[in-house]
Amino acid sequence: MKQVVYVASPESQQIHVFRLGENGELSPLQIVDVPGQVQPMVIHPDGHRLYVGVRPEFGILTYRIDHEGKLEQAGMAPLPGSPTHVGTDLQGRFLFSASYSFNNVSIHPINEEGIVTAPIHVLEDIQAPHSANIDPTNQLLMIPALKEDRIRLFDFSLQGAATPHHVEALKTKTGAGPRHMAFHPNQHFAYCINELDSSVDVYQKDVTSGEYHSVQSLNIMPADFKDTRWAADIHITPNGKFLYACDRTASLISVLSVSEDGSVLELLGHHATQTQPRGFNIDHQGQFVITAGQKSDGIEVAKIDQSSGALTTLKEYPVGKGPMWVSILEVRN
Ligand SMILES: O=C1O[C@H](COP(=O)(O)O)[C@@H](O)[C@H](O)[C@H]1O
Repeated sequence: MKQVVYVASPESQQIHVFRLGENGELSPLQIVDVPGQVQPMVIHPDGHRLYVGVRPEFGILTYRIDHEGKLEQAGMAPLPGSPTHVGTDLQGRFLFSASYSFNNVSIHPINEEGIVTAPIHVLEDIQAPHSANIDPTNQLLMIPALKEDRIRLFDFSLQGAATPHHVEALKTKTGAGPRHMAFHPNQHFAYCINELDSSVDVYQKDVTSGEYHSVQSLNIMPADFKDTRWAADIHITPNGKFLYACDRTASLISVLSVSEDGSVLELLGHHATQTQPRGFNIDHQGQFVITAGQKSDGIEVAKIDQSSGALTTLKEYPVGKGPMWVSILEVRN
């Protein structure tokens, strides 16, 4: 499998592009100078476009991805707020941009050329939305609103409209600060990392009603950790066996096992990683975790032990300044 890694570094306005070898070795492919501070990124489901949010002129840049994984800018769409997180629906017809500081989430059509266009809907008055995640049905938009301690729920239509779901939201613990989400490959469970108390909540989808409800909340920090909790990102392996979540104060990745059905998480241990890990990702074969250190100006590739889930650092690589987002492409020509 041919894979390509993209790392966004806002302070130096760059995207570093690497080829990921089967042994976890990264080889430089390209360094893209971005016209703006590049933060969140997402790859189109067809693998042919990369979308990135930029500031201080708020916008979504579309990059064409060539057969090797190299990027070429193809468009720029305006945004109604600073981009904190971007995602697409599962068919790749719409892009969602969540703005933490502007309390909104915008919905943008992706045109026939794969280019993101101006928003057709803006969901306002969501307090500090930290991400916008389409669930596996492609019909429910889940928006962790950090300052509401709720995951707001919206029905998403084929036309790209989002209307409040009849269950308005999923409530977290007070002061938890819901942030990023991951979905089990069996499509029955969603996991949300809470920034302010560094916990992970497990939500089960009822097979009959299709509604999510909370089934577990788990502390991801070491028992003796006393400092300010500051969690950031969460990802699950493609086979659904292990879940990884990071905390920036501790510069740790927590390793969690996922029960066979997806309902129960268990904290297995911690992996010391790059300083202030704000973004990381897992490759498509579930072999490696690649983590960006916002304060190390570098990334590391760590190998996943397939039976224990434990991480072993293979190598570190310098990138641009303040790296905070990692996206990984499976090249399909
Ligand atoms: O991770 C964080 O993100 C929010 C919003 O960040 P931005 O990328 O949209 O500026 C930030 O305010 C918060 O303090 C921080 O923990």
